[in-house]
Amino acid sequence: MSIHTHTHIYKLASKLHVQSGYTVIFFKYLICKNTIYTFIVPFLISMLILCQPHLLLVSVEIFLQALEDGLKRADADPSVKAVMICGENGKFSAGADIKGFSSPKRRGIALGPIVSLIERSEKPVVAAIEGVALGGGLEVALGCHYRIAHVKARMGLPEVTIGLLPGAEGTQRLPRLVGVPAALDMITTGKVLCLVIPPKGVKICSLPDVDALFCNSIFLPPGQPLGPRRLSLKPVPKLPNMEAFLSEALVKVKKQAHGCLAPELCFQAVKAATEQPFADGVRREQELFNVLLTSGQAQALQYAFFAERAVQKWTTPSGASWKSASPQPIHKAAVIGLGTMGRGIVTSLVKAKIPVVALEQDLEYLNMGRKAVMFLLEREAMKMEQGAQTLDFHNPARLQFTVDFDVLRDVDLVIEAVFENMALKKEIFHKLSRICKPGAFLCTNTSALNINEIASATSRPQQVIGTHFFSPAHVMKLLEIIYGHHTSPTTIATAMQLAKVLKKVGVVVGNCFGFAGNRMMFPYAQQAVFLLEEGSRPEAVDQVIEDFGFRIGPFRMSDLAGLDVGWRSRKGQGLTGPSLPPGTPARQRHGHRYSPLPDLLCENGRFGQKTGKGWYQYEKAGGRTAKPDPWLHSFLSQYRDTHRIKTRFIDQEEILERCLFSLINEGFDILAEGIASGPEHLDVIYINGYGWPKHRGGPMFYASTVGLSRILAKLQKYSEAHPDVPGLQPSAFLKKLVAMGNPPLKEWMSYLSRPNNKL
Ligand SMILES: CC/C=C\C/C=C/C(=O)SCCNC(=O)CCNC(=O)[C@H](O)C(C)(C)COP(=O)(O)OP(=O)(O)OC[C@H]1O[C@@H](n2cnc3c(N)ncnc32)[C@H](O)[C@@H]1OP(=O)(O)O
Repeated sequence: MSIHTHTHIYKLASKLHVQSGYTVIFFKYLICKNTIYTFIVPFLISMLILCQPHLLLVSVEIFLQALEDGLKRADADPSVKAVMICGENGKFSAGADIKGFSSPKRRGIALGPIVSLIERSEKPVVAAIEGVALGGGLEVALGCHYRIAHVKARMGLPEVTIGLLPGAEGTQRLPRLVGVPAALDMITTGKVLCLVIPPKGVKICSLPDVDALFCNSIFLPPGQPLGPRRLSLKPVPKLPNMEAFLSEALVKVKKQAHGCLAPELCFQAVKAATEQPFADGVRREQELFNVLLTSGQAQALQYAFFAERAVQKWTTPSGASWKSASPQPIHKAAVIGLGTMGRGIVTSLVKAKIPVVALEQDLEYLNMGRKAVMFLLEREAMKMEQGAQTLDFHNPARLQFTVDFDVLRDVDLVIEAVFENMALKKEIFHKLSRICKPGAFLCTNTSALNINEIASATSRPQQVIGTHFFSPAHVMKLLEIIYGHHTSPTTIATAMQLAKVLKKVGVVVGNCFGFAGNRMMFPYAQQAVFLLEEGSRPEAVDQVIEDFGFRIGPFRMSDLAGLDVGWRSRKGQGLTGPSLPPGTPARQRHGHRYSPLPDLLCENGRFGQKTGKGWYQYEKAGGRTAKPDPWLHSFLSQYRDTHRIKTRFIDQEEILERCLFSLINEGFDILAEGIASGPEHLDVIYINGYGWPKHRGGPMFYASTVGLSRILAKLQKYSEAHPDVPGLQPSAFLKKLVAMGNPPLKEWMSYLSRPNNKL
């Protein structure tokens, strides 16, 4: 990241000044890279500029001062006829430095008055937008009298995604420009829009042509008054049914927010634009901005933004890292097994334009899988068409279905996605290692099984890696990437690159039962069932967890995923079923507390949604509307009587703490064992794979906000009450951190004595 000097800015500015009589102020803000988005911005105006995309620069204070000075100078200089604001090196602006919002020093800086100053300029000011114009960057453009944009420019007000609102008058100007429905949509969701197809009549020209366009007065007709170009002076376009529209919109915003404050406050700010004059609306915007800025939610969301980027920089305890390992290209991939996971994985690969071979064991399964994949792809193609994109999947060079392993000879990577059965997986990997070309990577989609054991069935364990997708695999963003003893750094780098290409968040973790995500999930799910044994109900537990912000509570989730999945795994582990030694106490395994409740439900044919009955009842098999089930309530009473469990009332606090603190507790053990390289990894896993509310920053961040001493004290209390539950016994690492005085999350890993325990 470099910062150009003022001299450089003015050297470039004066060069253009000499040539054409116009001043250019270079807009300095942030470095960023390219990504593609797919929507049309309604406020793009009559002309597009084509030029090479590059990077741009950071400097908030310098930028604001330079902008103010430059504007004043341009206004005072009679030889200057107009001002153009553009980004340096091909990017307009990614907005303010997000790190600055948590620094008290930065809080005094106000972009709003500068945007007003731009708008008040007596000389026409043009925003020339290339690359991205996001957040404060777009607000600057809204203050300009004209906006011109590169055909691939991406624009948005993503402040809501970091827990804020566009606080530089953006919530007041955007509705005046694009109308309330479009402005509300952009501001409350933070979606980034992109002009994919130039509208009819749009002229595409090169950057030097802009000068010519100015000179030819196409763009700035001489003597044209600027008043009508000043958005703050325009009324907000009226809707015939504004009140009804706004109340419906609020219901939608609240429903999608799951307890996150920012979308609703964004809504309130836009609503103020419809009810109050511009200046009053700006004051309201400021009030709401300050509420958000000081809310813990903004800090959590900003932490999550950087955590997602931090996990890209993976390391392993043996010293392998993203810095030294290069990914291999994947020109063609294969997926083995077209069950629920395999279908989603094939769909993901096709969407990422990676040619795929989809393999099943026999023609019957292949045809079923093909039909399901085609159905998913048709749906995805329809969604993409709305964004003017296409999805080519009818071409056999892009997607081929087969039962013949020999077809896998030339693929670069295989993802095996068959049942969670070690013997079956080993058999497949043995076969793959014989058939696939020597350089091919062999990935297993498993949620818990031992990667080393699977790799041992091959002659190339260095190319074997776990790729744990989350269901539905073409939707969920998380890809947990598990390295084994022998997995090479190149294999890890290739799996991480695959995640990126699939537009997923890859998180590298070590090998243990359940890896990081599911291992933390086990004590959480276990506590949920224990709470039922002790007196609670599925709907009460789910409600507490959903009120916390999870999309779905543990019992609704279990019904959705299918209770039979866990049942099969527990039978495999000898915890239930025919291999359970006779005389094993019903509620104890290996000396620890065990609940047979989920097994009993399965024995009663209650597998969840698929059978129409599980922890809840559904309207029919395959139904989705969960209703509390009186049968289950009386079954629970009988169960408690049979096992002489005294029913007691369990309050919301206990439900929340036992479920979440046991999950967090496991997280500390995972960190201590080096399975994950930092708390950020666990947080990114939980936000992207398990529906943890992002505005709470992930479980480990949440623990840091609750306070480690409180978590420890509560775990101690609960483990005293339930000494036979290991998941409640406080982790040694948690105890150590409390003893060290509760250091900030960033420092946690430095309290472990492994050599490379830093991110
Ligand atoms: C003083 C003004 C007061 C108030 C009004 C203004 C408010 C705002 O502007 S709030 C900020 C609004 N902007 C955003 O939310 C944009 C966030 N960034 C992105 O969406 C993306 O980074 C991108 C689309 C701009 C680029 O994506 P991509 O090409 O995939 O690159 P990365 O995401 O990996 O980012 C590269 C690198 O840049 C860092 N970064 C990006 N944006 C910001 C930012 N706004 N503040 C600080 N840092 C940013 C990002 O963390 C990466 O850093 P590392 O390489 O170190 O990981």
